[in-house]
Formats: sequence, C-alpha cells, structure tokens
Amino acid sequence: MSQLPLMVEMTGLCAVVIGGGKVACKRAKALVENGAIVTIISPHLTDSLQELVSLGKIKWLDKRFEASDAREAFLLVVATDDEEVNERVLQVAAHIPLINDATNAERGNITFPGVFRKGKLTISVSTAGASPGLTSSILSKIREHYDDYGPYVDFLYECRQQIKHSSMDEGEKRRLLREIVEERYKDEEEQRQFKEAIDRRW
Ligand SMILES: C[C@@]1(CC(=O)O)C2=NC(=C\c3[nH]c(c(CCC(=O)O)c3CC(=O)O)Cc3[nH]c(c(CC(=O)O)c3CCC(=O)O)/C=C3\N/C(=C\2)[C@@H](CCC(=O)O)[C@]3(C)CC(=O)O)/[C@H]1CCC(=O)O
Ligand SMILES: NC(=O)c1ccc[n+]([C@@H]2O[C@H](COP(=O)([O-])OP(=O)(O)OC[C@H]3O[C@@H](n4cnc5c(N)ncnc54)[C@H](O)[C@@H]3O)[C@@H](O)[C@H]2O)c1
Repeated sequence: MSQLPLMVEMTGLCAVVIGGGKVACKRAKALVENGAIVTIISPHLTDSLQELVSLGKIKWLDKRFEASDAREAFLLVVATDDEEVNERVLQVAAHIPLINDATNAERGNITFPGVFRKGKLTISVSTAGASPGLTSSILSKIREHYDDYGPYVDFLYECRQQIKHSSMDEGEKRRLLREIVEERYKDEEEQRQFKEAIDRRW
C-alpha cells in the first residue's frame, strides 16, 4: 500500500455511505462538515444519523444496498457489518474514483486519517490502517501541544498576506516569514508589536 496524503475540496461533490451504524456516522459527519453532498444507504440509522437526516443535512435511502445506489458517487464509504454486502459493494464500485472500506483498509483506495483541527491548522495522522489505536494515542499528544494554535495561525495568515503584497525586497520578506514562525509569536503582545512594525513598513 502506498498512499498519497492530500487535502481534498469536497464542496458540492457526491458521497455515498453504505451502512448506518457508528462508523458510517463518523464518516458521514466528516463528509458533511466538509461540504460533501451525502447520501446514506441503510435499513437502520443511529440516532445521531437520524438527527442529521431530520435537519436535512444528509439524504437517507431506507433500504439495503443495490448496485445502482453507487452510480453517482465521487466518493464511496463501505461501512456495513455484513462482510458479504461489503464485498458486493466493492465489486460494483470499480468506476468510483475514491473508495473507503472502513472494515478493511487494504481494500479501498483511500483511508480516513485521524484529524486534529483548530481553525486553519489541520494535523492528520495515519498508520495506513496498521493501528488506529496508535493513531488515536498520537492524536491525544498532538491535542495537548497544539490546542491553542488557532489564533496564532490566523495571525500568521494575516501577516503573510501583508508581507507578500508589500513592497519589501524578496530577502526581507523571506526573513520576516521565517521570523514569525518562532514560538514566541504565539504571545499576543509579541504579535501586536510585530503587526505594528510591518504596518509601519507597508
Ligand atoms: C483515526 C480514526 C479516525 C476516525 O475513525 O475517524 C480511525 N480509527 C479510529 C479509532 C479506532 N478504530 C478502531 C479502534 C479499536 C482498536 C483497534 O482495533 O486497533 C480505534 C481506537 C479508538 O477508538 O481509540 C477499530 C478499527 N478501525 C479500523 C478497523 C478495520 C481494520 O483494521 O481494517 C478497526 C477494527 C474493527 C473491528 O475489528 O471490529 C480501520 C480504520 N480506522 C481508521 C481511522 C482508518 C485507519 C487510520 C490509520 O491509518 O491509523 C481505518 C482504515 C478506517 C478508514 O479509513 O475508514 C479513529 C481515532 C480518532 C480519534 O481518536 O480521534
Ligand atoms: N473504521 C473504523 O474505525 C472501524 C471501527 C470499528 C469497527 N469497524 C468495522 O466497520 C463495520 C461497521 O461497524 P459499525 O460499528 O458501524 O457497525 P454497526 O453494527 O453499528 O452498523 C452496521 C450498519 O450496517 C447496516 N447494514 C447492514 N446490512 C446492510 C445492507 N445490505 N445495506 C446497507 N446497510 C446495511 C446496518 O443497518 C447498520 O446500520 C464493522 O465491520 C466493523 O468491524 C470499523
């Protein structure tokens, strides 16, 4: 298995999730939160999925999987507890660009990493399916270290836009962009002073 890590813009793309249990629920939420148009195929749903259906956030087809259900999908998640069904879905899904088999990492062509997200900062962790437990424990450590990085990344974004579009020479721009990633700029007072300094040179 050799997987390319990517950030994918899913807004407006069609995702089909087969199964309505706990795993399907995690995947459907992640997809909806990131703009995908999600359809769930399953004779049962968890309460949490029911709620998303009632809110109109996902579409539910209350039925067992049939081959025609996956026709329109750009991304397909296979997440039933019936191995025969999962195999049948994979057999008819060869034309779908992105396939996640939540029951066997080696069968699809994408896996979902563990994700830590704060504002513009995203840190993804994958073991290529080797140990979701290790992924979970690495994520806990990441959470401890990066929990307060949201506002800092916003500060970096704003300064970088300003520096990039300023009339400073390229060497000076590079120097400043390197300087602001020093840990001390997580401090609000340091940020304020830096902003003032680049405002003066704008
Ligand atoms: C990271 C995380 C994200 C998320 O789920 O959103 C995630 N699993 C998480 C936790 C977790 N999952 C499981 C346990 C129990 C301990 C254990 O079994 O080891 C724990 C631990 C726990 O709960 O702490 C059971 C399990 N998971 C998979 C299988 C099937 C198989 O191994 O093939 C089985 C056995 C099922 C069974 O036998 O019944 C498969 C996958 N799980 C993945 C992701 C993908 C690979 C990620 C990677 O590369 O590391 C992949 C391939 C699915 C995919 O791509 O969709 C999330 C932590 C998020 C967080 O902590 O925030
Ligand atoms: N990826 C992960 O992180 C992870 C974690 C735990 C378990 N799993 C595996 O994922 C699978 C699902 O786990 P779960 O906890 O969500 O199970 P679950 O029992 O909560 O849900 C299974 C769902 O599959 C649906 N289903 C059954 N037959 C169907 C059919 N013919 N068509 C459509 N839907 C059908 C059921 O209605 C139910 O909603 C299991 O095989 C489990 O081993 C994966």
